Amino acid sequence: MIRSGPSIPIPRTLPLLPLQDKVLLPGIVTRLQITRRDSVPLFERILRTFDSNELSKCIIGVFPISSTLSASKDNDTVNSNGNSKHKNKTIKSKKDNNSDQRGDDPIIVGSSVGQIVPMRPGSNSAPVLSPSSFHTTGCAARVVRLERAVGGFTVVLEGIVRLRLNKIVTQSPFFEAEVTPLPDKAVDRNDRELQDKIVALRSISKEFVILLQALKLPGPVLTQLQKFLENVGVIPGQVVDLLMSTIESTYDEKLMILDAVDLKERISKSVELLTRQIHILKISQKVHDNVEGKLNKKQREFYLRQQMSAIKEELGEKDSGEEDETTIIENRLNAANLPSDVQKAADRELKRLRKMQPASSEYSVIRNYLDWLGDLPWSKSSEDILDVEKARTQLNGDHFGLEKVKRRILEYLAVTKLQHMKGEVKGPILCLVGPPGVGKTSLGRSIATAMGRKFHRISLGGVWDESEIRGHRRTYVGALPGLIIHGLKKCSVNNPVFLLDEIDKVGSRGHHGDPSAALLEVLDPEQNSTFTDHYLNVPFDLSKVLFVATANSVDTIPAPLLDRMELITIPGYTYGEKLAIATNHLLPKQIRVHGLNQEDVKVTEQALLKVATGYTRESGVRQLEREIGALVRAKAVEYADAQEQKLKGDKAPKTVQYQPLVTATDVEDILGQEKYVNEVTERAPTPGVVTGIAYNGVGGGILFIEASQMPGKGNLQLTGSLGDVIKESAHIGLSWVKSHGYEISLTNSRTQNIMEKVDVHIHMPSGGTPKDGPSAGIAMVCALVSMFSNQTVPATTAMTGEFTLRGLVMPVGGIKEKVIAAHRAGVRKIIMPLRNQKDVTSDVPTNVRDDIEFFYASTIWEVLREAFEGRISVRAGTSISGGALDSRL
Ligand SMILES: Nc1ncnc2c1ncn2[C@@H]1O[C@H](COP(=O)(O)OP(=O)(O)OP(=O)(O)O)[C@@H](O)[C@H]1O
Repeated sequence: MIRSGPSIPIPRTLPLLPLQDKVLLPGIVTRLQITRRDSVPLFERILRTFDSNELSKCIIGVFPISSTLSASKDNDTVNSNGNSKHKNKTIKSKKDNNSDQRGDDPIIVGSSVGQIVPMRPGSNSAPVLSPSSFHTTGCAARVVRLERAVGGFTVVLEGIVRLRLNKIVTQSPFFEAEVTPLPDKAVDRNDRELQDKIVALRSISKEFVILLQALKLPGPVLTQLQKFLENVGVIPGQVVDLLMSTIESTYDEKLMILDAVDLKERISKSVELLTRQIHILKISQKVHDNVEGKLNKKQREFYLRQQMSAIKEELGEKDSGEEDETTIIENRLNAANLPSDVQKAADRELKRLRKMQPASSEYSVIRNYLDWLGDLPWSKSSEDILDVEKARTQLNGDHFGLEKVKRRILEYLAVTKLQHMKGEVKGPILCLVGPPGVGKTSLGRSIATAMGRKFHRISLGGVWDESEIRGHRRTYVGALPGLIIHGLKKCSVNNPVFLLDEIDKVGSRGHHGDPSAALLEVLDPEQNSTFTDHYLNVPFDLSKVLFVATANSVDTIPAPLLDRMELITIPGYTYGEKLAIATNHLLPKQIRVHGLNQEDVKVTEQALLKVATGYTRESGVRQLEREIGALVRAKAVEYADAQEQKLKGDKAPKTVQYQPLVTATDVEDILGQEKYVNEVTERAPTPGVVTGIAYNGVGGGILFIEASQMPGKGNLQLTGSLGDVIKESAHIGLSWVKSHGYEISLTNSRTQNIMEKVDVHIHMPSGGTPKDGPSAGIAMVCALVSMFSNQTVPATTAMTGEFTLRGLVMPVGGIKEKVIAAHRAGVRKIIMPLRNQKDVTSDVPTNVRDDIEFFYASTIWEVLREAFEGRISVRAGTSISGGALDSRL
């Protein structure tokens, strides 16, 4: 607390309170703890004499004891204990038991100046005081508050005026002395020297306060101090006393200020001490700034860089070698020639980036985003080769057959050429559907080559997440664009050929959105000019991209997606086609990849056909390619052996010469025994067994329907991994046979139940393969009739067609694949619904058509007649819908 000293009358004789290591100056309020025996009686007396409200009238003399005594205290301690290592302990005991005053700093009652003070017998380590122990200058103090405390008192004193100690008058129970007050003289305004000193003091004290402000002292304290300092011209003495009590100084320096009764001398000394204090404060401020500066080094660096680039820009001195990151990004964005709305988004993000610290995570998120914007081919296209003749040569060179597909691609090319002339291009979406290994993927690649475009394959099999197509929003950690934008970045042109492989395997309705729904936008020529990836959040024009999708089956492609694509079906290959592909493409390719020359391996046509029929059972040519690969490898080993022998010359043992030709007999030596036999031609006709034709997504094939009866009670048992629809076909078939048993001479009366004493079991071999669909309906009926009548259907006669309870034959799908598969299996006659006739004439290759006899039926009666070749007799008077029949079916 700071108070200006009032002019209070000071008695001539005052009780003394000795202070060690501490000085009380006029105007200063301090709090002390009194525990010393010499001083405690003084405050006992004060407490007895004064009421608490009269306490302020009590004046005492506070006199320091000299610093030498303070030093002697240590000597005393050493002397008394004879061992310096106990020093701390001794001081502590002094504090605990004998310290007379303890203020903010501990104050110890001391002894006279310049002498070794003996320890008082019976007392602790505190030195004994004598009259000469007291410093001659002290300070009169008013007792502001006095309270009893453990072992003594707590007292608050306010310094009033300097005192000179004239004579000690009493020593016990406390010291009393005659004193003379030494008040500050009024300031002589004419005293130039004094005025100069006051000016110096004013300016230095101002500087001091400014530094204190920087140290963030509590606001009220600073204001009080500032107000007080304004009076420096009127009461310079008090200002000096106050400043000196606030700064760091030694005990001797404090005594020096106390002794400086003369104003000029006091001001001079205080200016000196203040200057030193300001210096110290400045150094500590600098240290503080340094530490803080290091903490914010990155921040400062950023701002300095910003300033630097601003200055350079102003001076027009920006050179590319010193470009900062944001400028590089900006240049890339400018070079990318962004559409205007994308440019706006990029500018906005770039502006945000410039305000950010490079170390922040948000900075790298935005930088990555801008990198993506800069890397995408917004307006970069490759030159299209729109030469139809050249493209035709390319397509024919790459693939055998596939005439329809090639024609469609050439049409597309021609249309694109015309659109180019008019300046509007809209890419259609082609979808190649067919079994594995028929060349869908390689066809996509050929399209790209034929058009001179870049090719990128996106595998959609197992894509369950919408964000895989469309990307993640930037709010996600580690967000990235989806497969479409990734592909565009990789191709770095906006008109590549994208092959969306296995579009039928794309998952729908996963936990994270529907990827097929995301594909809808991509594949719609009307919408894809504004395709918006979640990550980019700006539209990208996909209309120049040529999308080619591939699928094994259209059944699992969602209807809206299917609707957007132009389907081109690639059926499985016949053996004839396989032979051509093997001769013209697969064999030359395998010879090439095995490091041989074309003339080094010659495979006869019979050998290739044997490989195709005996070692593969597929719609495509992938397995055939592998088997041809195995043939070529074996020849490569023979060839290498022969080459080695040639090098060794006469020294090598004579072996057979290398023979490039591979014949049908060699095939078995190289590839081992044939894996597949022709099931149909090898199979003898059996009652109850009928050949059906199946088709699933991965190709067609024949399948047998076996029916057998056993004693029982009319139950039907079905086995062979049958689905619900195919099971229903069996039930419908059995019901028809039961209801028409008499007409087809299976029973002797209309009322006889053919199943009365028997159970029937229908089985479809390859029990591991799930089967479903209605197309086995007519085959089921034939199998049952064959079983009950004991008549056979030739194994080379196959059939497909849905059957109704009324005996009608309904059309089925997949005719082309089924016919080709049946042809491959050796089937010679096919019975099928009449309404499927058009599929045969339009889709089935002529060479297959020529090989097979087709029979088209609209009722089951026609089917039975053709299947059993007239060996089923119909009772007279039977009404047969669908046409008149003779008595034998
Ligand atoms: N008509 C053809 N002419 C020449 N080579 C063909 C023909 N059909 C297929 N191939 C060859 O067969 C191999 C397999 O073809 P590809 O990988 O394109 O089959 P895919 O139909 O895409 O099969 P998947 O549906 O399993 O992806 C390739 O080496 C390809 O060149």
